[in-house]
Amino acid sequence: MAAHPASRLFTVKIAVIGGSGLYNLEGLEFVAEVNPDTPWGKASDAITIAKTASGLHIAFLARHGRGHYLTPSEVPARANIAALKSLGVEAIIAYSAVGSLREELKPRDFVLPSQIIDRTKGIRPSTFFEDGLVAHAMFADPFSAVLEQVIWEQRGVIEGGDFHRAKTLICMEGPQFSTRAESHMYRSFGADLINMSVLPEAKLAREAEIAYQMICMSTDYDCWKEHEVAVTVEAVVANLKANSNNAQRLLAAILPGLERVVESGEVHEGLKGSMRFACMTAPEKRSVEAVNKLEFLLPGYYTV
Ligand SMILES: CSC[C@H]1O[C@H](OP(=O)(O)O)[C@H](O)[C@@H]1O
Ligand SMILES: Nc1ncnc2[nH]cnc12
Repeated sequence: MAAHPASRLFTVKIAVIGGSGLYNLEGLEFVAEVNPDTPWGKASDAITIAKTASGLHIAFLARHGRGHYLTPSEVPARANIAALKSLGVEAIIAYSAVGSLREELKPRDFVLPSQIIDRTKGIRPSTFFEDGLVAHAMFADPFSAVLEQVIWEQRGVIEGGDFHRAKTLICMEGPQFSTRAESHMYRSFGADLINMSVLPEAKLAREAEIAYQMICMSTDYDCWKEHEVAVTVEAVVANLKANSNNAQRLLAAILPGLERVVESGEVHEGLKGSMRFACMTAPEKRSVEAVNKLEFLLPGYYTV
């Protein structure tokens, strides 16, 4: 079983996962870099630990690695979540560049999704529970309402774009963008936004009992608009550059609120202990290897 080497050095309760165009945290004091081994391998990149002016430690992980060398399908999401958990992380703020499927969600707007539709293709490992240990996490509300409210209260800091909440995000496999027919179909499903990253990240955070909220930064209108050019990486990158200043400003604004809900324990509501009771496997039928692996994530939950 892999140990928790980093957690002995630091306890970091808040983590930020940076997506496309967001590979570092700015304006915070660098403390250390850690790269823990987990039973699911190594994270996308080394995790930076930084300190705020008030002394709060924050972990930062670049989802695709710094330099963007992992496709959405290759992101080692289980190792990412397990590595953050091993540092003591209880709340994750995950940034993502997304396409907009609605006229009113303009490029450069920020959006807090409340729901997810899964259009990944089953090629991404999406659970910690397998090989002789079965558990079913609740996922009806995939994001943390507590984190969402903390972020929403700071919506005024965004410049040059609007802020929206309670939207549905569809997650596609990629790496190619959608066809026009698919884009129309996703709109007909009721989806408002599209990316390639929220799954399995959000599911794994739930299994790890970590509160999770994604902040979507709209970069394009995908390809559903007739007579308009379809999304290109060039267009996405141009808007990402504009979004990244807002992303850093928003993070600075939400840190005190994040600290408050983490320190008060509010962020754990409905999460802490939930996976203990989600397990279906009879104690005598649990695979020892699977139980040992899960000790890294949820110590003491499944040992007999
Ligand atoms: C660069 S366009 C497609 C790419 O951007 C998003 O990445 P992330 O969510 O990590 O910001 C999207 O999910 C795709 O992976
Ligand atoms: N149109 C789009 N489709 C999927 N992921 C995206 N990320 C940014 N724009 C996107």
